[in-house]
Amino acid sequence: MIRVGVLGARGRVGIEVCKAVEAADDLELVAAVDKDDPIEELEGAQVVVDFTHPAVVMDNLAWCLSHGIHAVVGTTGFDTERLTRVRGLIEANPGVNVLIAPNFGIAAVLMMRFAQQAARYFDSAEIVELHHPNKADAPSGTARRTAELIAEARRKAGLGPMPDATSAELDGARGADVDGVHVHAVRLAGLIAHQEVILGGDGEILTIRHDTMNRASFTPGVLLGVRRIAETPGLTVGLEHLLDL
Ligand SMILES: NC(=O)C1=CN([C@@H]2O[C@H](COP(=O)(O)OP(=O)(O)OC[C@H]3O[C@@H](n4cnc5c(N)ncnc54)[C@H](OP(=O)(O)O)[C@@H]3O)[C@@H](O)[C@H]2O)C=CC1
Ligand SMILES: O=C(O)C1=N[C@H](C(=O)O)C[C@H](O)C1
Repeated sequence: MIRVGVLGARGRVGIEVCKAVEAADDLELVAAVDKDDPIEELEGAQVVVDFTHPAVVMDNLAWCLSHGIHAVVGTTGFDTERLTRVRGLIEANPGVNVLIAPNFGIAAVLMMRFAQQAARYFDSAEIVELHHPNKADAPSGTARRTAELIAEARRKAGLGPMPDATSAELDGARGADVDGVHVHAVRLAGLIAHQEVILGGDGEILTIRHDTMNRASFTPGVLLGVRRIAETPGLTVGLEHLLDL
């Protein structure tokens, strides 16, 4: 049995993670911690799953690693500077591992992979991410990561900047620029989490779309991370590294 603690346990995703851990024969839910609960409740855990908020996740990670607990992190907000700090925390606490995945949905991981594969064949690529209006951050972690993967694939293929003669008359009209890829964020009642990657070339458009239909869809990926983190040294960014893709 792996002893699992959940941070953000009463949140939209945390509730589903707790249910999935409780339903698994090889996992034991030893602590379900939310805001204002003492973090020390996690002390008996071997692995902590974090679905909290970008503003608190770094402190949570520092606490887990300094207590010798592996971390599986779904919370967003990890830019290069934060990832460098996480690597520093791991070096300071050898033997403790961290998985950070911007999206634990298998279809979302595939969507990112397909966008990365397609990017080199098109002049243009833009991302539209669409989420529920209570989402804390924009752009989404998934959109940011997809943009980075597209940008990297374009660089490797020797592609230059995308064609764009527009000068925006209002700030934000062209979305956010992530590594040269424009990302547009929609926040709309009724949505959960969705993304379109639109790739354009000579006389052809390819649209790759992913839709999250419920938050239980994240839990198989989270449980995979929980089961594998002890044998996955250091920092791993992205669930694709644990899948046979
Ligand atoms: N990687 C992935 O696959 C996915 C990632 N996410 C990300 O996960 C994060 C959470 O999303 P979601 O579940 O929708 O958000 P919610 O706001 O529904 O849940 C977050 C929970 O964490 C609680 N919380 C806040 N601070 C702390 C703290 N210091 N310790 C413990 N709990 C705390 C919140 O309490 P309170 O409400 O009182 O502040 C809330 O109950 C976001 O960053 C989101 O982008 C979401 C879906 C999938
Ligand atoms: O906040 C959400 O809801 C989600 N957050 C993650 C992100 O920012 O990419 C994953 C998914 O999009 C749902």
